[in-house]
Amino acid sequence: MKAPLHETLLDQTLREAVQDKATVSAEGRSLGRLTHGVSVRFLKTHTDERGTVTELYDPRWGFHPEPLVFSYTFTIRPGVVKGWNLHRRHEDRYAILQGRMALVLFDPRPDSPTCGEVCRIVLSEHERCLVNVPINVWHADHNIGSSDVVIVNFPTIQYDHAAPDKWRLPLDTPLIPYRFPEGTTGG
Ligand SMILES: Cc1cn([C@H]2C[C@H](O)[C@@H](COP(=O)(O)OP(=O)(O)O[C@H]3O[C@H](C)C(=O)[C@H](O)[C@H]3O)O2)c(=O)[nH]c1=O
Repeated sequence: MKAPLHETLLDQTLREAVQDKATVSAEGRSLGRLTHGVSVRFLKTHTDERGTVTELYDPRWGFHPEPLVFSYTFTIRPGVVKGWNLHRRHEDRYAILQGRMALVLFDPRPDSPTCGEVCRIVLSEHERCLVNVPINVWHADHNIGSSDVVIVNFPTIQYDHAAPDKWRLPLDTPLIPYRFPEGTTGG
């Protein structure tokens, strides 16, 4: 269709443009819906001329009803995804120490109000946080930064070396409506 003669370049370009939708509130809170049962707690980093201190987990915060029983750390190399994974008997509770990671969640639980939804939460060393992954929720941890991601996990049960509570699907499974960028590696 030919543009009317009186139409300016501004009109022409704006006609093709798409306005941003709101993604955060005026207070900076994400407007995206969290997967049912997921909580995020931002962790305060104290910085001085010597370095930093960040408390990672304190049961007194009331962040999660299950006690602290086990902890380990894992890393993810830049560009790599660990996932898709699901736990049937325990929740993960991640605290990010270093890097930038997209935690992608897919909720397949039939009784959940967010059943069928994908939720993407960005964790970053610049605003450290603690986040839990409920039982029976698929999750993939994507390093979207340029340094290794370092996570400390406080799962709700101890690791069972004989029968790990871990179920896997391939990254490109057609069962989850989320696509990683072409060429993303992991598993
Ligand atoms: C968790 C764990 C693992 N291992 C051994 C078992 C394997 O030989 C090796 C790698 O384990 P896995 O493939 O489970 O690790 P990740 O793929 O890094 O898993 C992590 O990323 C994904 C996205 C998650 O969902 C997990 O909760 C999180 O642990 O470490 C142990 O010996 N002890 C442990 O506590």
